[in-house]
Amino acid sequence: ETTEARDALVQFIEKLAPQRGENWGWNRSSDPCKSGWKGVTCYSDLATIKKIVLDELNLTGMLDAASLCSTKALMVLSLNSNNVVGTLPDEISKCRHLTHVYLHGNKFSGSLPGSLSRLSNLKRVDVSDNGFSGGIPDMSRISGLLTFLADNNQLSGEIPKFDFSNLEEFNVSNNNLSGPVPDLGGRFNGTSFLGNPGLCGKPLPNACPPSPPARKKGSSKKDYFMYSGYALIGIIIVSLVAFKLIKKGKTNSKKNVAKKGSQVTGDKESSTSSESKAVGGNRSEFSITSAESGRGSSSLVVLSSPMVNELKFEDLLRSPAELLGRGRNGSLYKVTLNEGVTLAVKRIRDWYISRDDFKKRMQRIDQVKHPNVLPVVAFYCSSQEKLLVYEFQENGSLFRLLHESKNRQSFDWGSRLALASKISAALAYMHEGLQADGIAHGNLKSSNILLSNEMEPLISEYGLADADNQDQSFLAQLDSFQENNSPPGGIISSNNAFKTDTYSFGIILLELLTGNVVQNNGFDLARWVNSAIREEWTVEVFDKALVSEGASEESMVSLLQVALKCIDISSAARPNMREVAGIINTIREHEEKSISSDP
Ligand SMILES: Nc1ncnc2c1ncn2[C@@H]1O[C@H](COP(=O)(O)OP(=O)(O)OP(=O)(O)O)[C@@H](O)[C@H]1O
Repeated sequence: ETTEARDALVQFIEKLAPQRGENWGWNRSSDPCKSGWKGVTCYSDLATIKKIVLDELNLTGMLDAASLCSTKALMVLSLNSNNVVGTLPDEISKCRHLTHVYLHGNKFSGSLPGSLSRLSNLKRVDVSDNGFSGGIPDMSRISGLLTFLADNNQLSGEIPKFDFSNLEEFNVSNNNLSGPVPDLGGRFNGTSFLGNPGLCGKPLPNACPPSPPARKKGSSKKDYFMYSGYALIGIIIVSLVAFKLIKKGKTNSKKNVAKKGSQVTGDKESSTSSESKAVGGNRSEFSITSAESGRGSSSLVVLSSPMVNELKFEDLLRSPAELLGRGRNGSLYKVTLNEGVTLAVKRIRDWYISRDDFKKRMQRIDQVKHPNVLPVVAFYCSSQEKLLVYEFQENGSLFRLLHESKNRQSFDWGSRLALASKISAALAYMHEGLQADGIAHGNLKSSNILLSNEMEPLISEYGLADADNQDQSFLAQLDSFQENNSPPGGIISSNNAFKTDTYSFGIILLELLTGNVVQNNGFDLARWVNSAIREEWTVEVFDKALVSEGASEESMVSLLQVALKCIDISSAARPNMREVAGIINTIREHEEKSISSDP
């Protein structure tokens, strides 16, 4: 590279990675190709830069495209999974030879530059998981484009023309796009478009509204009289109904006054419990808003727990509570009872399930007990909200252990494999026990895997996400979407919910293997792992802590293969949890044997 190009590249890295270390190499006195600048690959002449790959390096700066493009022959720019901010500048089009642009998982904002359409050599573009807004540029003239991934942004407007017959990958899901999905020539299914409330038409389930018919000329006077007639009839009907209602209301209110008087004196239990809620000094933060709240003590169903034998609804209300989080399923409170017992109380709102069905569901789940599944201690159900009481686990969750704990190193390969094995066996057991009832976990993730006092894994919140619940996860939506589009005689609904659990379990395996945090239902992690494998960088995906500990690469690769089977985009192709548990157990046994046979 020329001296000017080298200076410009140093400027580029200073803006992109202000906190980079000395060992990155990028300085004016060294050669990018011969001195091994971090992330730089050159052509075989060792004179010009071919690729710049700076993935996962916590880059926090901005992309200075003008400086970058001083290296004229650059083909690959990859900045995946960093924290790059600012825009993707228009000057990117000066890198005329770019074939691959990977900017996935950053904090880019602003619109995608129209100049992208001038990069005629582009093959793969991934700008997913950013904050890009505005429209998608027209890239239909780029004949060799194979990948366009822009999911999880805030892009708006209509989807422009693409040469769909040529594209291998296309995803614009989870944006604010609107209008009809263009003709795909049967190439992509709805998963590429889900999560755009304004999009319509095939392959999405919602058809586009018919375009308004052209107004007929000459009939306006006739229309006017016709509509005025309708309006007049409408007004007369509304007035008649209103008159009747007012008359009825007067009689009813007289009756109600009489009824209320008798209730205040008659229903003593109800008035005491609401009073205790109002004046209790140290009461919990959750407020029981349902009409049935007065009947609290009778509505709290205590299941089996020696810890809270005599637990009453009022005890929960009076005890101090700390809000620990608001998740997809509801809020979670840590409640400390008088006796010093701590409970975790999950409060779920807007779950449209009858009281009887909810009760039956909770009792069924309670019957299928497994030592690695956290049992529900008690539950309460009103028409507006549900409370689930669990024992509080002081050791936190797998999520915390993996991503927030200071001594992550101690969570070694053996422990991770053992955890994977126990969780898969527990899930398989629950699935089999609840298969006939169609009750899957529904919201499996590392924050719902808790750790007991003995550091044993406990699956929490089993069965709290119902397939019919309105607020379904994107993943469940995706699976039920596949189901609705599957051929007749395909997967049945409840089976699909179990396969959604398999997917979520696969993501937990990826978390254990890579040590990476999961976002967006794990789709980004899954995609990153898949692309690393495609590019034959498999070893790169493993958690550095595992690699430096000397964990067996063979075992890690075997577990990775299980994970990949679990996260197959087609729910039908995923194994069931019994099969998964069997394979993981074999990997574990194999590992244990090879350790014991080591000299
Ligand atoms: N029984 C429990 N004991 C200790 N910590 C718990 C318990 N249940 C949940 N937690 C932790 O409390 C925090 C908040 O829980 P919450 O269920 O609201 O979060 P979430 O799992 O992200 O949400 P959701 O399950 O609704 O999607 C999480 O970190 C979770 O691991």
